[in-house]
Amino acid sequence: DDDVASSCVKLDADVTRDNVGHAMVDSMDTNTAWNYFSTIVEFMNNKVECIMTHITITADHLQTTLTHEKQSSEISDDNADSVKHDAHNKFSDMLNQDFKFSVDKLLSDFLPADEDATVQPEGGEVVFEYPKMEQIKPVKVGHEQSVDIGDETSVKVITLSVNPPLFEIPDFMSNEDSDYIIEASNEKGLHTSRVFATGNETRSNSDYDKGRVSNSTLILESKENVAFLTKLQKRAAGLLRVPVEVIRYSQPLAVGQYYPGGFYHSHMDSNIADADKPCCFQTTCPYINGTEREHLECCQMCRMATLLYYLDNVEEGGETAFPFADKSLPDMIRSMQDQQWHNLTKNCEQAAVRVKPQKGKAILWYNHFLDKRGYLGAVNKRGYHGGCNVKKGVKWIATHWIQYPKYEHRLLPSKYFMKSAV
Ligand SMILES: O=C(O)CCC(=O)C(=O)O
Ligand SMILES: [Fe+2]
Repeated sequence: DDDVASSCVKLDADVTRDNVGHAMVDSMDTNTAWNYFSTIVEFMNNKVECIMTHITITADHLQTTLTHEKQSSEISDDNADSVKHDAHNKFSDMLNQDFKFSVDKLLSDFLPADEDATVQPEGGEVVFEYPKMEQIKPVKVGHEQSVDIGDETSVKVITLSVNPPLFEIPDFMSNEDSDYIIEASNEKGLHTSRVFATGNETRSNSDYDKGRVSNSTLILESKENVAFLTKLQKRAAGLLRVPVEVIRYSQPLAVGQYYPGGFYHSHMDSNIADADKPCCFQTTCPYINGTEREHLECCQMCRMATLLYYLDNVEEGGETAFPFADKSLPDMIRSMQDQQWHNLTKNCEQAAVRVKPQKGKAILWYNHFLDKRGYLGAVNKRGYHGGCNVKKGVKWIATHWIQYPKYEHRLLPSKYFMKSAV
């Protein structure tokens, strides 16, 4: 596939199999080796979209063989060596054949960043230091916890999936607040949402809306709505256990509207690869033609979490679907074999988790793992999601995308802060 081949060329980094792979595998028992393999495969899977096709064969092979080995015999001292040897060879094969990139690099997102690498803001003035984040613990599916969101209010948070951590908060927003947002959007006017189905199309009008059929608008701060927005930001901050600045310095509240036939195919709210790039919300990349696409060539999204509010009931359809929530890696890879796996018009029912829109309900999920210090880590591919076709009625949503920096960038201001400060 052309797309795969061309992006794979970019990953032509050195393989560190001699110092990483061999040394580790030599000192492992089968269980550890299996865990290690799955972890590596998982990392690769999360980090490097382009090798998905290659990885499938190896991961499946590895899974089958190791599962078989574990079941077929107790591993005695006698055969331990041969098992190790086998694992060793498989890992070498895996690295030799298809994976021409550095394992170190893949793991780097999960390792603590170098303290000295902290980037200082231009001009030296620190307006806000992003603290270490603590994500809400999902515990297990169905788990209910009460989260204090300030103002002597607590909300019920119900776990919908563990990986990604995905939660439902019934009645997070009052009817009045939902109506306020709908009204403000109608007053401002909504426009057709422009999203590409894949990153691969050339830009032309006919390509717009392949990935999404909906209308949208942004609720920008104004004198009239600042009190409302601040109240909502505080609730969001309370829920996410972050200072309100984190919400305020993220992008503005986005409103989406879907008529019958409207949908949004599965996508990630943050980028998959390019961990080396700075976060878009902390950079002023030159916009070429004023579009987000080129924009992403110099920065990455860094949307740590998504907090989505349902502003109204939908008579039929319009579920938010998470095709891979809590799915095993082999299952996920298998689903991705279908060229159209992201097509929710076709695959809504197969999604692992589907959330029915209900007025006032919010859902929250984390698009990224935390790194070892509690800052932005790698993207979690199980966070793929989208909106199924609305069948009857109109679907209204509002979204807070919560931007969070990498550890090294915790002192850098958000460009959204800069804008409101000017
Ligand atoms: O419409 C939905 O339920 C999901 C919307 C979404 O994923 C987005 O706006 O990024
Ligand atoms: Fe999304």
